[in-house]
Amino acid sequence: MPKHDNGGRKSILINFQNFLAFGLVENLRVEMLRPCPYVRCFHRCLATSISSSSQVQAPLNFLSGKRCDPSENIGNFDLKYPATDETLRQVPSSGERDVNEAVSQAREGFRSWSKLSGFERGNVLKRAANIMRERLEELAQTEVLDTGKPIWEARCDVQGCADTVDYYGGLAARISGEFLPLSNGCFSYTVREPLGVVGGIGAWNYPLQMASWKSSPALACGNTFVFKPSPLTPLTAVMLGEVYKEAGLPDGCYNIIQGETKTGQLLTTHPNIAKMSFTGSVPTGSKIMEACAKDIKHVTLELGGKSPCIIFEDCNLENAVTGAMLANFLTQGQVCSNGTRVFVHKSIMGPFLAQLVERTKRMKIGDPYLEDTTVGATISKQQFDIVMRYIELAKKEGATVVCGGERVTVDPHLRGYFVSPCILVNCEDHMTVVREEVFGSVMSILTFDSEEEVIRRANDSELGLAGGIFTSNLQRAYRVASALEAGSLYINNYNVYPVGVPFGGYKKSGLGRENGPDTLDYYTQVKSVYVEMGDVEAPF
Ligand SMILES: NC(=O)C1=CN([C@@H]2O[C@H](COP(=O)(O)OP(=O)(O)OC[C@H]3O[C@@H](n4cnc5c(N)ncnc54)[C@H](O)[C@@H]3O)[C@@H](O)[C@H]2O)C=CC1
Ligand SMILES: C[N+](C)(C)CCCC(=O)O
Repeated sequence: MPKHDNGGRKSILINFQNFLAFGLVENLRVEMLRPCPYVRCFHRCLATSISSSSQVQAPLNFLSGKRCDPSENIGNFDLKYPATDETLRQVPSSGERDVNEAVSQAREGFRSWSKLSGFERGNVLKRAANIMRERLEELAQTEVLDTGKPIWEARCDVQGCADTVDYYGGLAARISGEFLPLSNGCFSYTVREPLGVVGGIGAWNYPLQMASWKSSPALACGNTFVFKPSPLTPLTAVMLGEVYKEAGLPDGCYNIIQGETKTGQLLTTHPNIAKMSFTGSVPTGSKIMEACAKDIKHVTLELGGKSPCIIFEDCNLENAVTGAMLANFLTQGQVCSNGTRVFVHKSIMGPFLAQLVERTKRMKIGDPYLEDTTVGATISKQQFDIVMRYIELAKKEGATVVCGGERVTVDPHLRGYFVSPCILVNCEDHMTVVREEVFGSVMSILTFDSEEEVIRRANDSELGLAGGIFTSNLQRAYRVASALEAGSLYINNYNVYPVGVPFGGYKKSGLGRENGPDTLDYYTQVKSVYVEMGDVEAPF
């Protein structure tokens, strides 16, 4: 196994640049690690050793600061390594008794955790962030086993998660209220109080990110947390529980229950859950919001997207091509914010497409544990079938595949579902592939003539998660950014998530924001206290 110099950052950046240039950037380390049979064998051994490791075989619920199995098993689901499609183990689903127990532990934890000062809570989170950095490699390797994404991407994810936990650790001490002077010496003050027990439900594309983006602001604000990971990716959220425990988080403040839809429903409808924070598909988000409406629970929803990435004729072409690739091909295209509708100005379509296709074909599809792999495995056969159906439908509706869109066998031992990144041209706004979220590496290229036209077409969607604008004209960039109906926009880049920048959607893409300071508002409630300093006056 090539050693990742665990200071992390530099190595991650090198890998990130490597991804950006898809092989163009000279990367000595990667050169040295060109796949050879020995390295392949080594990486298979690595996957095998992780799969037999305690991370995989140990109990995957987390209650009272410890791993445990559910006390009653309402069914099992398979945990598979996406790259081999091999079943690593069966995981028992939690039912009512265990969901009740998790919520009750969290209620118990809330009594003391919510009474600590923000500074004290923040210290625990900051310690947790440091432990995450120390365990970056182990967390990243386990994330690969769960998701099938390339190892360098998993490292970037873990680094980002540690930053988020650190960031909310820092903000915790700043959670405060306001003082409002009123007439005759009276005054009012406000306090931001925690909500209580927060429930989280995650999807499978960024498992550790979802656990940490939801738990760290919740905990910073004094809430306690019960999380249900996606059944496809149960591993790293539990490791986060162990990190929190080691950092000094009291038992019961962070809990994990594993399961599928039924477990998610039990959590969502539990009467002692004050808020649900969900990441996943729009239909499921809508069901969760509906269930929460019954008890007037708070919700944060991070849902799907069908975002535009607009390439104007005055852009830096190379950056725009890189941006379009970043907007479509990270994590096998399974990213909610992806800019899958790539609008290219007619006048530069030729050179843009030539460069894009040439660089896309050079992407390295392969063993996720190899350092130079840029395309890993699709999460599941089910998701692979969905992606292939969209490509077939696109062809039937008149689009043309210029590259990719096929299942690739990278190694006879890797029997998972690897798909070559797909670029579609001759696309039109009405086509299914242009209207619906595919959640796979399928980029639809559309052309446009004018700024006004592209804004109208970009906004013609029920979704409004993200969007990108590539231009060297600053006024145009700001003008278009202000006209786009989306929550997370990028000018001259795409799919970057620096900690502190709020992330979330407009329209059906969701409610609330994660990763920024505003997130604290979504995990607290405001209490205002009026203080009378004189006599009480009344007409009776
Ligand atoms: N935009 C996004 O962020 C994501 C979109 N998707 C899309 O959704 C499709 C389905 O993938 P899934 O993983 O099944 O996504 P999903 O949105 O149905 O499930 C996400 C999570 O919600 C849980 N869940 C499902 N139904 C629930 C319910 N009624 N109440 C409470 N919890 C519930 C699941 O167990 C999982 O943990 C994918 O093919 C993909 O197109 C999937 C993941 C993320
Ligand atoms: C922040 N981001 C875009 C990397 C992940 C958000 C959740 C998702 O894609 O489902």
